[in-house]
Amino acid sequence: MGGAADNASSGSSFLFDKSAKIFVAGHRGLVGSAIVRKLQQLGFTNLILRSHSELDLTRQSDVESFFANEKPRFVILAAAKVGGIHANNTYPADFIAINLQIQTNVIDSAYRYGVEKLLFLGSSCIYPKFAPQPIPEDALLTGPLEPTNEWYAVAKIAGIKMCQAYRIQYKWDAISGMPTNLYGPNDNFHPENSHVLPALMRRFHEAKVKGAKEVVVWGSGSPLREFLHVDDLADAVVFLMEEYSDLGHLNVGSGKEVSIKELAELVKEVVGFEGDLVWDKSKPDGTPRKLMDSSKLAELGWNPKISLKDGLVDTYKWYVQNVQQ
Ligand SMILES: NC(=O)C1=CN([C@@H]2O[C@H](COP(=O)(O)OP(=O)(O)OC[C@H]3O[C@@H](n4cnc5c(N)ncnc54)[C@H](OP(=O)(O)O)[C@@H]3O)[C@@H](O)[C@H]2O)C=CC1
Ligand SMILES: C[C@H]1O[C@H](OP(=O)(O)OP(=O)(O)OC[C@H]2O[C@@H](n3cnc4c(=O)[nH]c(N)nc43)[C@H](O)[C@@H]2O)[C@@H](O)[C@@H](O)C1=O
Repeated sequence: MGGAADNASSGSSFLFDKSAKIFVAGHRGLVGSAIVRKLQQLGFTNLILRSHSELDLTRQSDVESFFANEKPRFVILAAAKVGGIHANNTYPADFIAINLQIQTNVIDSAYRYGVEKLLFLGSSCIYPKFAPQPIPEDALLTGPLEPTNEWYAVAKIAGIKMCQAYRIQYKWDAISGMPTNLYGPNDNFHPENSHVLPALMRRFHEAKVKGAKEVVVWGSGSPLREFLHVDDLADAVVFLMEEYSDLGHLNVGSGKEVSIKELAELVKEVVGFEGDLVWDKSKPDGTPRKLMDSSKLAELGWNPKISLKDGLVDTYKWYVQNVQQ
């Protein structure tokens, strides 16, 4: 045991050795499954995958034993307690405790058992509620957080800081990417605990099937959100593993924002629901706007490819084939 101190910024290639052992934590989720698809397309043959029931990442000694036995060369950390505005607001203890436990165990064991490079995923909700728009990376910790997700955001900020601290103290190659709101195959379509896009897709689909006249949508419809297809995010993750090795976290967004009302109309059109929208203003709007400034990533050479309309069509096709009863 002794860490991977000599590997920070060593310049060794992620893409070169397709037999390198890569632990994708959270491989059954929206993000983890997209990363696995991408790595398999690229020809990687030695992915180390554990479901939650096989390895509970909140259990420190189990995580240590896993790293001691497997000794992966690379780690992509896409396991987390994740949910939409209602789940974040209702289960604050779970969102702060589980996320702190998972990321602390994985980051520390990865360093101790010689992992060469680790990528941590945060979220655009790390930024202050009233951050300047588009939000640059240096807006972090400049103002109060959005109350509906501050517990999750505090855990994610701790994850960024932990990667930075290990880089500074141990010269270890830990990097952080901050994705905007994501969607795509293997999303969580739970009626209450999911994010807005899968929630509306399911609600419109069920209303279409039942011939309902109305669908309820939460809040005022005025908040603005930026959406990125998860296959674009997986592409960016591989790009960062290959190209980026530095202290600062990097935003990963599409650069395009829509209001929740516009999103609801678009999902309605893609699903083919012909009734009306009813706005439930008793539900929280959350942060009014969170468009990230992803120009640093663009300057490094990465840009998204999938438009929101194409991504919605693709996701609805997946939903109909895989989820709906
Ligand atoms: N979805 C989004 O819009 C965004 C996501 N992100 C970030 O991307 C990452 C992945 O999110 P996403 O894919 O959406 O989330 P999902 O909920 O789809 O997937 C999370 C994964 O983590 C696993 N997991 C959760 N708890 C544990 C645990 N205790 N031990 C082992 N595995 C566990 C889950 O396993 P199981 O299913 O078996 O429980 C699941 O595979 C997170 O860090 C999230 O913050 C960032 C911005 C936006
Ligand atoms: C990615 C990011 O996502 C979360 O933040 P959020 O962007 O506020 O998440 P959301 O997708 O749940 O909501 C977006 C907007 O949409 C509205 N809205 C309408 N109707 C439904 C609806 O049916 N479900 C949901 N969930 N929202 C709805 C809702 O009221 C809100 O105005 C963080 O908690 C955190 O998880 C995080 O990191």
